[in-house]
Amino acid sequence: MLAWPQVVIREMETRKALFRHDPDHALIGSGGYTAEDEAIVHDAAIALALGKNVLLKGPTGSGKTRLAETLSALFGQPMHSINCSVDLDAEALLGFKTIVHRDGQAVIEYVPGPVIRAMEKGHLLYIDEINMAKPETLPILNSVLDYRRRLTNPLTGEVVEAKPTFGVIAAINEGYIGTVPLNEALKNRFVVIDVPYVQGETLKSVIMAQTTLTDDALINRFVALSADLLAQVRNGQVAEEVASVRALLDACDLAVHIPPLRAIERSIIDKLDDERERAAVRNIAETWFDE
Ligand SMILES: Nc1ncnc2c1ncn2[C@@H]1O[C@H](COP(=O)(O)OP(=O)(O)OP(=O)(O)O)[C@@H](O)[C@H]1O
Repeated sequence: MLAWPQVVIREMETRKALFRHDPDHALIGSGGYTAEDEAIVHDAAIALALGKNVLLKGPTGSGKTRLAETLSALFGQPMHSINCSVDLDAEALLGFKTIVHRDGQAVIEYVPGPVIRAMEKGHLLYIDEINMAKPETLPILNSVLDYRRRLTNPLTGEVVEAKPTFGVIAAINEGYIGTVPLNEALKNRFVVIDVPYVQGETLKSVIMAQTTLTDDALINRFVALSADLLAQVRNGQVAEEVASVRALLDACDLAVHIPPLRAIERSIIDKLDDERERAAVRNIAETWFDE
């Protein structure tokens, strides 16, 4: 177990005390990320404690969201999330104005969005799939992410300064085979943490913790299957989501109730369009399972 530097211990204690009675207490993550390399959690926590933005880079279903939840849990700090792959506009980031009725009067009220709430309260902000953000959204994020930690809210005209504990964790689906690269100016504002698919004993412990599968021999075969699939991904033979831990966990859960090969068909193979890839995965699965 890597020891936490003093600065991290201090930040963890301070933030835990600060947010203990926060109304957004429910937004504190539940943890649960299991690392193959302890330095992943360690270095990400140090970067956050030092006030740096953290970029989690890894393929789909590699545990990036879980890791962000774990960092939120470690600091006892509420986390607001936004996903850039959905139709994200300025309103989804900054909030909106609405009409409310108070004392018989219609008044316009501003409802702050996740970016503003996280900045004003000194919470964490999780920006998922930041590489999918629309070009017009990026300038809003740029000013939040650089040393100024402030933005002029176009909805209220106010300058919003982030509290010192405000922290940003972003994630990009950059996997073993190229996906949409992140704009260089944006990437430059982050400390990058690679989050690969876990394998071997680590994967086994994730399966045991998160699925209902308990048959040890079967779990070992799923772990072996995952290693073979990852080798195929790295060779460029199949799409990278084939080795996704998320899909494997689904297959393990199904395999408690239906034959493993059918579970693999439903969780992994049926998501693929290319017949050659489907056949490749099926062949590998058949070397580990016979029904
Ligand atoms: N190392 C890990 N430790 C704990 N859980 C993991 C790990 N890797 C994957 N998982 C599990 O796999 C599933 C997918 O993880 P998660 O949603 O965090 O992935 P992600 O990288 O954020 O995916 P995406 O890029 O598609 O959003 C979750 O159920 C998560 O608990």
